[in-house]
Amino acid sequence: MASHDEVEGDIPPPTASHQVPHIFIIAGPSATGKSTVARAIAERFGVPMVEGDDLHPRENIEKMSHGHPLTDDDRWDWLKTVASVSVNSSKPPTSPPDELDSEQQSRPACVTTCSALKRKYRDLLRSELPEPETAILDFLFLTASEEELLRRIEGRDNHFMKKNMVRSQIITAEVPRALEPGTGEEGNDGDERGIESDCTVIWTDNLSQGEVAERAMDVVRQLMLSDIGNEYKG
Ligand SMILES: Nc1ncnc2c1ncn2[C@@H]1O[C@H](COP(=O)(O)OP(=O)(O)OP(=O)(O)O)[C@@H](O)[C@H]1O
Ligand SMILES: O=C(O)[C@H](O)[C@@H](O)[C@H](O)[C@H](O)CO
Repeated sequence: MASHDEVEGDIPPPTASHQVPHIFIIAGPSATGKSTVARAIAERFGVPMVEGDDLHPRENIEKMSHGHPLTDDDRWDWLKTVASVSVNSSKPPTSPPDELDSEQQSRPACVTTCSALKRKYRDLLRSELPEPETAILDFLFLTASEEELLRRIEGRDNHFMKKNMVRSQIITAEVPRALEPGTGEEGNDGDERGIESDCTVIWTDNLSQGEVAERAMDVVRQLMLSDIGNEYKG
């Protein structure tokens, strides 16, 4: 993982010859498997991984450790940091999919874990990383039932997020209404508002870690190949 001291700071201005990075945000409530999936993608394609939890200010981690959900204000500057660190960490994949052409292979990319639970948080990331001049941005939003998240949290040690936070994570999460990858069809009946076509939703309850990772890698491969990601129509 890149050192954050090296990569925090302003997002570089676009230049004519510069390929904007492709940023893959692995989103969703706590314990849905974001880090597990992001690690698999980073290893498979040889792209940098940014762990959003490492960018939270200490007060946010302390708050969550004590069972207090974050507010919008707590998350706002953190989301901006997630955006800039992701862009500044991006590097061309060292193991790109074979099907990519040479220009696609040299496009910098980065896989970032970031809960991005509410639509307005995803909108903030979109406005921090406007397409097409600053980045190509795609979200893979992982989700699971409350019962399954409680089971997963119980099964892991040494994490600041405890069982008492699952309810608030589920209540806060606005699962995007998204397109089914590759079909252009609406794939789930999440959010009441418009489709977020730069989002792919994966329900993970009945999938093993390996199955979720395979599915996510397949989506990333298709998006790298499509070059422009899925267009966000607002
Ligand atoms: N599909 C799955 N089925 C069963 N267990 C899973 C699955 N995906 C992840 N897990 C397990 O659930 C726990 C949470 O996974 P992980 O840490 O990747 O989630 P996360 O979304 O990054 O969590 P957090 O945001 O709280 O850090 C881990 O113990 C992991 O091994
Ligand atoms: O927005 C939030 O409430 C937070 O980012 C959380 O989602 C956790 O940091 C993360 O999931 C670790 O458990």
